[in-house]
Amino acid sequence: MSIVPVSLGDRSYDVAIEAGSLDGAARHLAPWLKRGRAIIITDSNVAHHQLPRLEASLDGLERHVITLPAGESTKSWAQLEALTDRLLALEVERGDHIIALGGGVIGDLVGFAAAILKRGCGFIQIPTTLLAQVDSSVGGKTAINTRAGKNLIGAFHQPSFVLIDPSVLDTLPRRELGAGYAEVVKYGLIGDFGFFEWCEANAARLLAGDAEARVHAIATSVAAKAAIVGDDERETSGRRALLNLGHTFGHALEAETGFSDRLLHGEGVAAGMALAFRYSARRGLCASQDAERVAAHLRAVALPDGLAAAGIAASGETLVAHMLHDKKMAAGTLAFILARAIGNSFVDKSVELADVAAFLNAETRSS
Ligand SMILES: NC(=O)c1ccc[n+]([C@@H]2O[C@H](COP(=O)([O-])OP(=O)(O)OC[C@H]3O[C@@H](n4cnc5c(N)ncnc54)[C@H](O)[C@@H]3O)[C@@H](O)[C@H]2O)c1
Ligand SMILES: O=C(O)C(=O)C[C@@H](O)[C@H](O)[C@H](O)COP(=O)(O)O
Ligand SMILES: [Zn+2]
Repeated sequence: MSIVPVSLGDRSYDVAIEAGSLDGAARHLAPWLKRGRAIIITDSNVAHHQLPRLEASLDGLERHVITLPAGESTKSWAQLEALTDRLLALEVERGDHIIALGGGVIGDLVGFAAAILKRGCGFIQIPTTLLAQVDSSVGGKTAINTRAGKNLIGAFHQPSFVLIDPSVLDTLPRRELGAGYAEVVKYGLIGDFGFFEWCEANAARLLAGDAEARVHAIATSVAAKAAIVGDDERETSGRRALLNLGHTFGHALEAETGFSDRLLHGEGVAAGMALAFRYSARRGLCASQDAERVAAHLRAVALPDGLAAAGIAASGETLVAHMLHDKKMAAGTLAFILARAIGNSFVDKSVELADVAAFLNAETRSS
């Protein structure tokens, strides 16, 4: 089993990674299930494919399973209200730990419910998508979406433990695997050119389910995220904002598609990263060959490399209007994550939104 520590003082925790660990979950979770019961929140797909493994492992404990609808629309006020009502009815106490078994949707919603239930109870992440294993289960960003945009209501609330079993990815649909891969390659693009090269060479193996490639991608991603989060837990120094590469564009595309299955989060991030690199090249910050290399890799793994591939026909002005709700907005200026090269991203606070709109309009015209 490989263990990646997330070092945050009294909020520190471990991320444990091992194929098959879901079947031995009881042993790993025992320190947090002191009252002899497990409250598991999951979604309908995960309940079908992976919940039986967790339940079998917890045989002998009192178990309560709350199954929510699958999909992004579950990150909503309505589902949050229904979930917190159920948790209150189960008399969850502050010292209890509830279990999020699912992808980023379940993890973000359950984490937020845990943050506000009785002003905060504990929670454990058992991520079941590639995206959740490499990104959303680590770092304590929890949230729901609102009509105004993505993740606009939420809290920083760290889990107490993260248990990653790469074998659960065997039942994940290929499209979801690809969406999660976007957040994997993001770590290479942010600050690790060597890992980007590894991605170019091994993406096909990873997406085909190779066990060794999975563990390498997950452990490298989690270690990269843990280092950034340990340094800038609440995105105040600017370092954590790097994890938002592709997200200012991507969240606008997600908003434009109504947070629906038309464009998955990771697909929006992929298109957004290609746009961030091309915009960097347009501004003379990075070589256009780097932007083309990024786009070529995304196309090679069947991820969208821009607006047209993401199915977006909206004007630049419309997309920029979505960006005005971005949480990186400060005193009327929106920080963008741009790149000097592959593996060398940075936060740019000098971007003019009118220029971004013009760039996006040019992108649409040239596609
Ligand atoms: N908190 C963070 O730091 C962070 C980071 C990245 C993304 N996110 C958020 O995560 C969300 C996206 O997460 P996601 O891509 O995991 O989506 P998701 O949770 O909707 O899961 C994707 C789909 O896969 C199904 N599924 C999950 N595990 C499965 C399995 N093992 N086998 C079969 N089906 C399975 C789900 O039911 C769902 O239909 C977005 O809301 C995004 O904003 C948060
Ligand atoms: O952990 C972070 O920090 C990230 O930015 C990771 C992102 O992949 C993730 O999608 C996150 O939820 C986006 O955060 P937001 O602050 O832009 O809503
Ligand atoms: Zn993301």
